[in-house]
Amino acid sequence: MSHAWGYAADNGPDKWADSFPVANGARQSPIDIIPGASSYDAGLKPLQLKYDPSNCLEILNNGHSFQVTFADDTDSSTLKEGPISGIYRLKQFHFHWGASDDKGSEHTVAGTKYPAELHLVHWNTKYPSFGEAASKPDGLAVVGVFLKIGGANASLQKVLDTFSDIKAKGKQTTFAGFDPSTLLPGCLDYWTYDGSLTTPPLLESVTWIVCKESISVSAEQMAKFRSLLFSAEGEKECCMMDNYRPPQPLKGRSVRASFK
Ligand SMILES: NS(=O)(=O)c1cccc(F)c1F
Ligand SMILES: [Zn+2]
Repeated sequence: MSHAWGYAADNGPDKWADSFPVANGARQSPIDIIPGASSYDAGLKPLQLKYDPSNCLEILNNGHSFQVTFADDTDSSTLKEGPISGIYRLKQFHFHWGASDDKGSEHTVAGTKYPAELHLVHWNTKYPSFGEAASKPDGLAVVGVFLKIGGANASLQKVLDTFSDIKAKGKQTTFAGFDPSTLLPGCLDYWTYDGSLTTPPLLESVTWIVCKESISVSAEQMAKFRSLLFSAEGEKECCMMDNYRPPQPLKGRSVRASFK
């Protein structure tokens, strides 16, 4: 790929292997989760998610999605237990979504696509930094939450209200005091499997933790997601949508369930 990766026909998921050959690796993400083929593991612990809103710093349009970034210099916003060992620190959260409400999630459930998917990205503190952790097979843990069309989501609206400040690629603004636990479903039952980043460099360093229960989003809120731009100021405007990678081959991996 002579130019930066993206989601268009000439630089999208089908082209990523040209520059990132791991795209055809043994533990790529996302996957289609087939509940009947997952195995209940009684050894899986409940997720322990503890977030400090004071760690929330800013929101950025990075040209692929928008992300909310957290201070990760202490263990004040962490993921513990679940399928992982040790302490993982929250680094950022972001979303993937579609051009219409019938697609947009990266993981699918028995082929069902959701209109969007939230990713809360954490890194293993046995390593000195996010960057170091991202290159290790147990370096990252991402909690995935599906968004389903229903009532408006008041917590999500706080994020959407910043969009006028970050419409174009490269724009960022202060976003303080947000508690990401308000974006979690009430029930934290999950599926888990070994996978990768779903965007280049597609590093195979992610323990995926995908929640069974979705959170709500209204159709009007989904339209707001699609008002962001892939393009920078001064460039031809290109609306940010369909920024999802489709499911990848399971290649013999098992998917475990924390619930019966
Ligand atoms: N879509 S994703 O959660 O796999 C992801 C994307 C970019 C950087 C990450 F650290 C990451 F985890
Ligand atoms: Zn993601």
